[in-house]
Amino acid sequence: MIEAFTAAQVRAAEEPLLARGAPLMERAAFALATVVVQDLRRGRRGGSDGGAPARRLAGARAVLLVGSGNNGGDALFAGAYLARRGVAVQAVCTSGRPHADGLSALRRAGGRVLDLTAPAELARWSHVVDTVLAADVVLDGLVGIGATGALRGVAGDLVAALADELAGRAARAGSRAGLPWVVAVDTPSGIGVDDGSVPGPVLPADRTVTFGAHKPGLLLPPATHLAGVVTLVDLDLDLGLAGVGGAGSGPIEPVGPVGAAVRRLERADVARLWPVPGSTDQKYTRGVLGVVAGTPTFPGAAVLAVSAAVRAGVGMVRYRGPDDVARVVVSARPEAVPAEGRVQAWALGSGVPAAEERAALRDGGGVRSAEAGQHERIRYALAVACGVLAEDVAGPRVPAVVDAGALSLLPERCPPSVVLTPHAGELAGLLRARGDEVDREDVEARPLRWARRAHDLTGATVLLKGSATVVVGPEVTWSQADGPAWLATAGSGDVLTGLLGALLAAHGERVVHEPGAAAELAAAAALVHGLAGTRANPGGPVAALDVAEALPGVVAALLHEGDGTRHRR
Ligand SMILES: NC(=O)C1=CN([C@@H]2O[C@H](COP(=O)(O)OP(=O)(O)OC[C@H]3O[C@@H](n4cnc5c(N)ncnc54)[C@H](O)[C@@H]3O)[C@@H](O)[C@H]2O)[C@@H](O)CC1
Ligand SMILES: Nc1ncnc2c1ncn2[C@@H]1O[C@H](COP(=O)(O)OP(=O)(O)O)[C@@H](O)[C@H]1O
Ligand SMILES: [K+]
Repeated sequence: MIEAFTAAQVRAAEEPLLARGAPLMERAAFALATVVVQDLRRGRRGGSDGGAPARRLAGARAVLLVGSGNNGGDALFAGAYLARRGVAVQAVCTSGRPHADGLSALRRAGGRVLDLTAPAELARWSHVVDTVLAADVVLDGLVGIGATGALRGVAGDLVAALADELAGRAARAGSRAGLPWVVAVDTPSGIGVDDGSVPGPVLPADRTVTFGAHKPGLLLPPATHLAGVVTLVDLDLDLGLAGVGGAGSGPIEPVGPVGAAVRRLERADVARLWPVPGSTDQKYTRGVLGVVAGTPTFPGAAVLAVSAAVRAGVGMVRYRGPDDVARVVVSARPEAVPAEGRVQAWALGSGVPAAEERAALRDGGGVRSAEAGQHERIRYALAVACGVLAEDVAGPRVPAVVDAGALSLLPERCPPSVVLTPHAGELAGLLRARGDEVDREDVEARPLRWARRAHDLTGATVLLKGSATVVVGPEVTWSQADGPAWLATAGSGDVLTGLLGALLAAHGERVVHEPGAAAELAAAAALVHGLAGTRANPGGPVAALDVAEALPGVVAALLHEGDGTRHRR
């Protein structure tokens, strides 16, 4: 698992070490330089993580982008190491007062320094851009955890010009192959370190070397897509202290007295969470999932959600819906049982129109009554899942995944065992229905903020879909970015619904009683969904049903890796 800590939390953890005189900057800069040396030796170029022949350091060119703070200090000290190894190092300073000791160290090592704030240099702006883009490696040390808002002043102008030129050249060449390898120092400069926003220009990094701890912005969309491969440098920070200094400062409140602000599951975590049957299990103990999905207009969504649940290894699926949809479902997945009965979780709403859309443009007869029937089933299941119906009437509370049209049928408040799975447009709609002025673009720009808002308003766990998936539950935030962009295809969300439903059914009781459990399982579902997207057709287009079909192989591989870990211990 990767854990990320806010700028304030990291500073709080650094404080006692700095007070004892620990040479944190020296360690950070040395580790940074070591990584850059390895990258240079492997001949890495922009956008490509390998393949080029090994090359010598002597003759390689590095450019440092240096701001006014310690982030620039890191870059300058790292540049001094590189210069001593024979690399031609050029610092481009965007402030008249870069880190003084770093500057002297670089100069002593033979590095050159260009003050971009000097009027003569400003006049040679395009020459500076060319120099930077002719380098083998660019170290972005403009701002780190001290950043506030969009990059300003000369730094902002420089990065805007570089990012434009880089994108233009890459587009013309069809790849970033001939362009420099960009290494962000601590964070790509200009991202929202704590919330993952991208408020202005940012130079996309091929690698980020981050110090002491991951930062939330390296995990959260949209900024996570600008960080490249993230390498963590251990500075022996005691992050158990981190909640203390973090409280109330910065845009993210820490999640309790101590603890990471944002987490990400890795492959190795899945074996721990996946429900593996034992010899005493039978289908009912493995979890029965009730699926209310699909209408005569959209029967495919029901097939996809049910297929995913079956392929994910659920004990049983009970399909609930109109007869003609049930026939389609059973012919596609004979394992599905089209009958009422007890369930340990619900998957609700895929392929069912929202309340306000229902039958608006359709015939007034069969379709309309089929949709009304689905809405009624969803309302009932939600009443059970949200505890609106007393247990002696409805049976014990069970978890639910709430997708698509079911989002419009949500009661006012839900427990966190109810997981909403909107995409950005659906989340905006849900928030507007509760009085917030927000549209899809707002959600895409600040996914964490709006997912958190939806969690606060509804009480439900919120899984916000997109190029990276953000999950917000009570005092926990997860961010997963495991799938290829090929997953952006109709029906792929329905597969996620069935997959997550299967996990919730298997862990039903725990999910109802442990407030953060649904969020962790939702993150696991997003991870497995992403891996299945790759496995369905590595590097090429995928169809949603193929993602469902890939699930057993992905799960088996993850469990096998988990076994390997256990045996090695
Ligand atoms: N605190 C520590 O002990 C350590 C810090 N380290 C480095 O120090 C960095 C933090 O250093 P600082 O606190 O000096 O802060 P930064 O270097 O991140 O940035 C602060 C400076 O940038 C300017 N600035 C802030 N936002 C800006 C914007 N939007 N546009 C343009 N300029 C902006 C500020 O005026 C300030 O001068 C870390 O990210 C890390 O790289 C490392 O050396 C490891 C140890
Ligand atoms: N650019 C992308 N990269 C990776 N995954 C994506 C991307 N865009 C969407 N996805 C994933 O694909 C799925 C799409 O779901 P959704 O929008 O609900 O589609 P549908 O309603 O057609 O099933 C989600 O799991 C989402 O996270
Ligand atoms: K930086």
